[in-house]
Amino acid sequence: MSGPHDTPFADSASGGDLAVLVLEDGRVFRGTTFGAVGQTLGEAVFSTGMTGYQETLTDPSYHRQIVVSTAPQIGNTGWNQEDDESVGPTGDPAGARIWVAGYVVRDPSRVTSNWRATGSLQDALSGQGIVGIANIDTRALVRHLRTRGSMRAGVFSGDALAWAGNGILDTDVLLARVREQPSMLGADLAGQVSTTTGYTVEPVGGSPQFTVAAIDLGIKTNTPRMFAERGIRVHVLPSNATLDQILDLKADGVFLSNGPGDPATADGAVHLTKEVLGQGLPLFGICFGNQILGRALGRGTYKMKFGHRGINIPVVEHETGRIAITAQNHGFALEGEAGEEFDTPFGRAIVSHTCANDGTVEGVRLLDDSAFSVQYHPEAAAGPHDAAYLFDRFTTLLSARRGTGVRK
Ligand SMILES: NC(=O)CC[C@H](N)C(=O)O
Repeated sequence: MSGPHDTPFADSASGGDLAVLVLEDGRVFRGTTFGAVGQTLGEAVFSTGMTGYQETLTDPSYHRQIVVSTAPQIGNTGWNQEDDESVGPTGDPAGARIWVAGYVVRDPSRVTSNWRATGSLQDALSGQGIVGIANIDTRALVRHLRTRGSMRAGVFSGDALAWAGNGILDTDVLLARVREQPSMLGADLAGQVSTTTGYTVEPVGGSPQFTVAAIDLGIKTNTPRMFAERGIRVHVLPSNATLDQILDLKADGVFLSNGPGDPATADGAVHLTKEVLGQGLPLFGICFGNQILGRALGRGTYKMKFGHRGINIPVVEHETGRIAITAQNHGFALEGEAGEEFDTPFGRAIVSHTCANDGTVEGVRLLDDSAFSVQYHPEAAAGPHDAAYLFDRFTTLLSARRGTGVRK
């Protein structure tokens, strides 16, 4: 099966070396190499962010995903030493890496122009072996993914291309490779991106007011920073952390991070969350952490058709009617309706936030406020329930509940 849908950009891109994007439904886009040359497989998803590609590419939540930027021109601010969202396995910022499986853009910037830049996007991608593709009609690709849904894909260039004897690209061979990879549905990935040893991030300026145990399911650099700015010491623990570890640290509260993969697979984290709630310890979660808290409260999750990925997604806080413009990247969601209240073993809970565009659940909490979470990345949200609001709310909760958690 060959793809009849090569884009108008293919000809104009013929100056560069050939790269092809193959989708699991057989559609093929021809473009040119971008970043590393070779083969990569992953789930094709699109992000509508006009800026912030470095934060996107380094976010561990994108592990095993090939990201398509809807913004046509990408790379003009290059690459810097400050905006990475991942850290090394022991929390070392020098160990930051790109987590996306591949990157798809239409028009890469030929020049880098930013006072913080220390290199180009192309060099960062090729230096880290990230295979990309440029000069394809990303509008057509995104419309296809919106219509058919996110799907498995592959980017191929150089020796990874397959040729029929007559010099024609053999897309059947490439398609077979695309279809051999596992689906994102059922993918258990948090353990692949999590710290294995644990590490501590000390608060800014002086002795800690509170101690938080942060479960690293794919944590971003910004999260411990947000806590540190509020006088909180953060112990970042591996995804398979136990309640005993949390209690031994005498943590005042628990944070559940963002992370890759299907939340339906995260039974270990859900079990731990139930134990934490049973102890009465304050809990705050974002993204994957919201899905984990929701599951611990008895809700199911499902795979969305094409997900929410971007930095301008409007979220309504049900109880106040206030809307924040949020940064998100999720392909799964919790089941529920805006403002729906329900009973749980830990008290009554509510679907606190939903997306103003499509009604997707974007936040849950226990009505007594001892545990709450949002589906978005609060540090990049603008408006009334932004980072300051959520992290300050958690700090207030820690202060109000200090010492109320049952300890050994
Ligand atoms: N940003 C996240 O934490 C993503 C959560 C989950 N992997 C999803 O795709 O829905």
